[in-house]
Amino acid sequence: MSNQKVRIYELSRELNLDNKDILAVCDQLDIAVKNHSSTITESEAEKIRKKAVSISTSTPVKPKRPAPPPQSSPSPRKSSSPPKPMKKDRPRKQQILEIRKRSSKSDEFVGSASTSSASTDDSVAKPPAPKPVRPQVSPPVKPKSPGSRVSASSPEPTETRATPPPIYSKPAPQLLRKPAVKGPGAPSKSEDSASPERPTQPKPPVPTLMSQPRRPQKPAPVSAKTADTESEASSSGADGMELDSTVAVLEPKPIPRLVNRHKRPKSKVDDDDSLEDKLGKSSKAAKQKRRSKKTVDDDDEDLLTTDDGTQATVDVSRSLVRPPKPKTAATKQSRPMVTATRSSNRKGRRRGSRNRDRQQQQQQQAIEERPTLLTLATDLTVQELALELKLPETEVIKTLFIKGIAANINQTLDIETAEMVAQELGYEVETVEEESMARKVTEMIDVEDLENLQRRPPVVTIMGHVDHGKTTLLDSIRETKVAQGEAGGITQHIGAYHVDLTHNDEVQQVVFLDTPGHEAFTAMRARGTRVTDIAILVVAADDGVRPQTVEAISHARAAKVPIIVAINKIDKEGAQLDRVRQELTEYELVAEDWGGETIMVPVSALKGENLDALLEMVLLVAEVEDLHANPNRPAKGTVIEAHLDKARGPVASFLIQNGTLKVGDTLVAGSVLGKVRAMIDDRGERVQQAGPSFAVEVLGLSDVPAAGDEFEVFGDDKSARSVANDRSDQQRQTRLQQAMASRRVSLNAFSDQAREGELKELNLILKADVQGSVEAILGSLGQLPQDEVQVRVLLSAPGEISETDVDLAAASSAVIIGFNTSLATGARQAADKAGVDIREYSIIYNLLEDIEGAMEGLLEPELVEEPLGQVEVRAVFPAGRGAVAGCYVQSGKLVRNCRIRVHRNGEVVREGILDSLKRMKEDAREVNAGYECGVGLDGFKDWKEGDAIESFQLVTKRRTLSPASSSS
Ligand SMILES: Nc1nc2c(ncn2[C@@H]2O[C@H](COP(=O)(O)OP(=O)(O)OP(=O)(O)O)[C@@H](O)[C@H]2O)c(=O)[nH]1
Repeated sequence: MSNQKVRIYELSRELNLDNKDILAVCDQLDIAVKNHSSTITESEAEKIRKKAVSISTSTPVKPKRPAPPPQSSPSPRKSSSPPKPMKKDRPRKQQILEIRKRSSKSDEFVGSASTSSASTDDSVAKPPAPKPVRPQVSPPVKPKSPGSRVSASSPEPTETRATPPPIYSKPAPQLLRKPAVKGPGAPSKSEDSASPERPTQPKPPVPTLMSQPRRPQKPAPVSAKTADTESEASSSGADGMELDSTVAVLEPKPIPRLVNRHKRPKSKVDDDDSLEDKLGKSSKAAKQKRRSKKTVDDDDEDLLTTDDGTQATVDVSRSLVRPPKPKTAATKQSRPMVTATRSSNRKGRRRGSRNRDRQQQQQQQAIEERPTLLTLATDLTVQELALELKLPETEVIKTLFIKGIAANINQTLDIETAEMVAQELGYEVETVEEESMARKVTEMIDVEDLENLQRRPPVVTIMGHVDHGKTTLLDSIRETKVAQGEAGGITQHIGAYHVDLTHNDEVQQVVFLDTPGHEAFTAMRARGTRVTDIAILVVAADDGVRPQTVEAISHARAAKVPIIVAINKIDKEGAQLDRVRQELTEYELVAEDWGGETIMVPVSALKGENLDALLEMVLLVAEVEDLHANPNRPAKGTVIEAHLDKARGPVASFLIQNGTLKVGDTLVAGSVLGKVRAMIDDRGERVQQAGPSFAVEVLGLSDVPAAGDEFEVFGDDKSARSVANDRSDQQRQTRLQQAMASRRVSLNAFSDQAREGELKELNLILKADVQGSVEAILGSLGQLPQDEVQVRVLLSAPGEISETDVDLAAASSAVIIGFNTSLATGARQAADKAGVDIREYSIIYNLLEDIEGAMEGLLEPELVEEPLGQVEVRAVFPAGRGAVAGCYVQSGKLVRNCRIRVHRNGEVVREGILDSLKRMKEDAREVNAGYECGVGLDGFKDWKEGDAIESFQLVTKRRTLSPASSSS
């Protein structure tokens, strides 16, 4: 017996087991066999029988197997598992899983797994001639298989490799590839291990087959769903019943199909893929996912590429194994790098990592090279600003967005906005404009003027803290009473005044610019400095150096203008000259008599004391400054002030800094074209011409220019018009952009935040009589606390309130503020129609007060308790499941639905809403002091005699912006 040889297939038939099962047992028992045709000794067979019996009793599989058909081989289903599918401790059910896998891998096997497996079984049942197995999976033979699942599920099972039927589109590459690969002797790992017959197969070289798997590659990923459907169909069909039930007992999921297909261990990824396939993800999505999951699949790749060496297989299989991945920005960004990785594999990854390193280095370098000071000369786009700041554009866009401006990289930012962004990002900013303004006086003179230069009067600015006596000083000098006529007691416009002085028996002229001293007029004062030759700093002797004194010193210094200090109000009792001198030394202004170089003149503007000495000093300094201009040329200068006069139209005060302005001259001021119709000097007298350093009011302009604009006379109308048009277009563009940006912000970005309570805003459109007022108001608005409510000025300009302003206000829920200006025809009707609020003011304080009020109105009201009364519980009555407190209202009242707090022994035992209030058993709306009542509180029955009830109600209270007053 021991010498008797037994073939494996005989043994498997005897035991009613698969060949592979027997082979696996052999493996476990370390019996050397090659395939089912191998022979073993009887003793070895006996061992196998024993082992097989023990396995078969441990698994429900066997009973589930149908009786083999007459011609069926006991082992029709070949395991697709590797040669060692069953480890010693592996349960039998694992084996069955593999059978199931095999079934799904090759549809022939699915079909042949049970009833119609004749050909398959036959092929395996003839041990000496295993070759018939080969045609079974080979496409040309496949259709001939009568019970083939392929035939059953596909209307065109004989489809060639080049055009697989749709239902097969997914698994087709594998089905078609396998025979092709097997044939030429390039078997896949799976096939290799799955077919014990393989070593007996011839290996004819079929080079063309190498490319064949590529044919079905295209449709493969697309038809993931189809493949699944088909597989599902196969398992749900009659043929699949047995397998399904087997699987149901042993392993609930059909996932093994995928595992088997690729010979990969089951993983989470597979689960996802299976799901993905079911969802019918497109091949594009699958490809995308492939890119990002390359590393995970390295093993797969090895496995699959050794299969037939084609990428097609990889693609097909990967389309199955990609987990769904959300399309995030990060994914998009990393796409190029991932693509590179995909194409060049690990090298590419290394390159990608080098690129990242380089990028990091560049970023680091950029940070190191990042400037701390930014010089702005002109408007620039977001992109250009980012470049200047050496920051990503997104940083700039983000900063703008936070500030309420939605901008793209091509959006042009004006200097102010760019400055704001840069400062916000921690840069120091200097605008070239400031520099050039300070040098403007000299720039006014051209080279051609040099031969015709003549001495010109000095232009003097009086600066200083509010109420230190600037206007009074100028008033005294001019011997007029300007201060008395000012609206609200504040100087609101820059005025220019000529003063004739007799000095050394010679009449000399000095031009004074009357700049306001209120804090709100900082910007205007700065402009005054730009055109000035000498600054008189007024410091009240009884008040000393104050914030705006310091500011004025800074402005004068920035413009490199000599400072003469007028220590004013020396007539007052509290005047302390030395204290002022002392304080000024802190700002490097040391009086001459203290050994310094600063001229300081004690004066009394009110009493006119020592003014001559002051003026003498002005002339002295002017002499030193050596001020010259060429009066024999067309005029050039600066617009000091401009406004729209109802009767006279646009009126502008020009300071002529070079040349002579004459009536009839054609000029351009900013972007405004004009022909001088009339000129009026500061005394109200018409003049025909005005020379250097003179200030005149000019009529004949087509529009109101902006204060600070330069003006220039042109020889011919044509060139003047051309320059004006160009500038006008430029300005209109900028203004439009600003307006559009504002609208966008209001309508989109900020509204969301406002709605969410993160930020509230008060949109304003500001129109004022003159540019100076506009700037003053803007400056004051900027001072308002805006932590909770933000003031956004969508548009600010001098001029009338127009219908366009109303449109903008309506579109952006803005309030229109008019300051000393009027409404254009139709504006009022438009505002009424659109429900736009137009508010008009002539005094800045009133305006600010109203704005502040409006902002407070926008603040979330706070809920505060308003006490109602005090009640005592005198008795407790049970009522239903609860209790009613018999009370006496000691003070105030009880109101139904008011809030009550029950106090007992100094503690609050309950707080809630009074939901039942009765008086003499009748429902009462309220019960006043001195009356008894019954009180019920929902869910509270623990009343005690002697309880004190405090009644109150919550009321909303308007909050104010001031932190002190906001807490009630
Ligand atoms: N006693 C005394 N009072 C003065 C003198 N100069 C000005 N005042 C008073 O100081 C107050 C303020 O004077 P203004 O000339 O309006 O001061 P200002 O600096 O022009 O003020 P703003 O235009 O608001 O910036 C007025 O009541 C003046 O009468 C002075 O020399 N002596």
